[in-house]
Amino acid sequence: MHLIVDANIPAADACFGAFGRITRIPGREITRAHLDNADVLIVRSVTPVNEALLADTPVRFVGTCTIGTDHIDRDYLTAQGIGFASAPGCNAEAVADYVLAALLGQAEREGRPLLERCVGIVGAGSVGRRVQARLEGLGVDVAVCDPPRAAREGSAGFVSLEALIARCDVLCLHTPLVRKGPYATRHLLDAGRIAALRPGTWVLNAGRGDCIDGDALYRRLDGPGDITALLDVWENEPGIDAALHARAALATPHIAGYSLDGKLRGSLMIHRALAAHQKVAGTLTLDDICPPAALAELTLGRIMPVEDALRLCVRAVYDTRRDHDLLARRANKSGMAAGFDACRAHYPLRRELATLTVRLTGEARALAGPLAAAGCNVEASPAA
Ligand SMILES: NC(=O)c1ccc[n+]([C@@H]2O[C@H](COP(=O)([O-])OP(=O)(O)OC[C@H]3O[C@@H](n4cnc5c(N)ncnc54)[C@H](O)[C@@H]3O)[C@@H](O)[C@H]2O)c1
Ligand SMILES: O=C(O)[C@H](O)[C@H](O)COP(=O)(O)O
Repeated sequence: MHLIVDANIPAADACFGAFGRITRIPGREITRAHLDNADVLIVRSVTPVNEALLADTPVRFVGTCTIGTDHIDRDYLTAQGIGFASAPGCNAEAVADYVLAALLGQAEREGRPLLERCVGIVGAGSVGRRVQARLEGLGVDVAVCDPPRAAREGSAGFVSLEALIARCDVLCLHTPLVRKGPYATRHLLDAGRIAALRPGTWVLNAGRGDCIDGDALYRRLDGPGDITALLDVWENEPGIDAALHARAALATPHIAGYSLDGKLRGSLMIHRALAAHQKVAGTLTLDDICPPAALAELTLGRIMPVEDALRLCVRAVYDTRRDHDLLARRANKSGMAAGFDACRAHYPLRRELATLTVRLTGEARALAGPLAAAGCNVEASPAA
């Protein structure tokens, strides 16, 4: 069996080597010609998989080691009887870490606690639910807009996007890119909704770039300049709009989900799906392919505001400014598109907050409840 595998997929040999011969190609460079004698195609989100790529090839299985599937023409795969699997939820923890790090960092920069702000979550699936739980655990006031869920589960606990915009100080977008239908998300934040944002609002997008009208966002940032943009995803990646990039307070190259743990979970989920497709046992576990974290634990022994304590813990594993600076440097050196992709191809090691054990001693034990609810792996020492 011959497998074409995106070069940016970690542990490809461990996860797919047992199935056959692997050829690794950068995802944006995979073409129809590479698939002439391929049986399996394993991608991430940057390879459009459709009739143009697959017609008259022997490919019988496509896997994407990502949550998002907007790059896949699933109707075409179904019509051709080509097996398909994605990796729902694989990097949701990493994105939740990114959001916490970004919001805690911005609150510190502005000198007003996150706890005093109302955060609106648009799209409360694997990612949005985690963000909601962590922020509520910290004590933040949260509002949620998810019309597909409201239609299924009843409207209690959900608000409209207009109500959320009117009420919230922070908007976090965690929607998939859906191009048509009653819940389409392309330019969900359009010019009208961007104009309606209250001065001082932060807009964070870690879903898909096309969910925001980038030109309209740029006009608001460049004109009144009274809102703040925290952007991980962009229209036209990797050649993103340099002017919007320059106006964003946080500008990262689509890496919110790029923890080692999240990427390996994605590879592993597709390993298991391919094994099921081949009717063999997929026996690998995350422990087989994921090394222990270098920073295994830290100890807090003094009481402090819970937001400060959480910022300490989150920063011990990840600081979003590192990735903001990395993109700025690489874009400056190699141009935006090449710099954007270079950051992603050579992404520095990052582990998830849950890999860190936070030991609480003495008076700091009072922080156990909120820190655990906000996503920390807490161990409180017994009272002396
Ligand atoms: N930046 C990154 O690195 C990164 C990482 C992971 C996922 N993502 C993106 O984030 C998206 C969400 O991930 P997920 O795992 O939570 O997906 P999910 O499918 O579990 O959840 C998506 C949620 O969005 C809701 N939704 C759909 N249409 C909506 C609309 N019009 N308005 C409001 N809500 C709507 C759905 O009902 C669902 O609850 C993915 O599809 C992917 O595109 C980005
Ligand atoms: O959909 C996803 O899972 C994320 O957007 C993921 O981080 C995409 O990773 P990429 O394909 O950009 O490597």
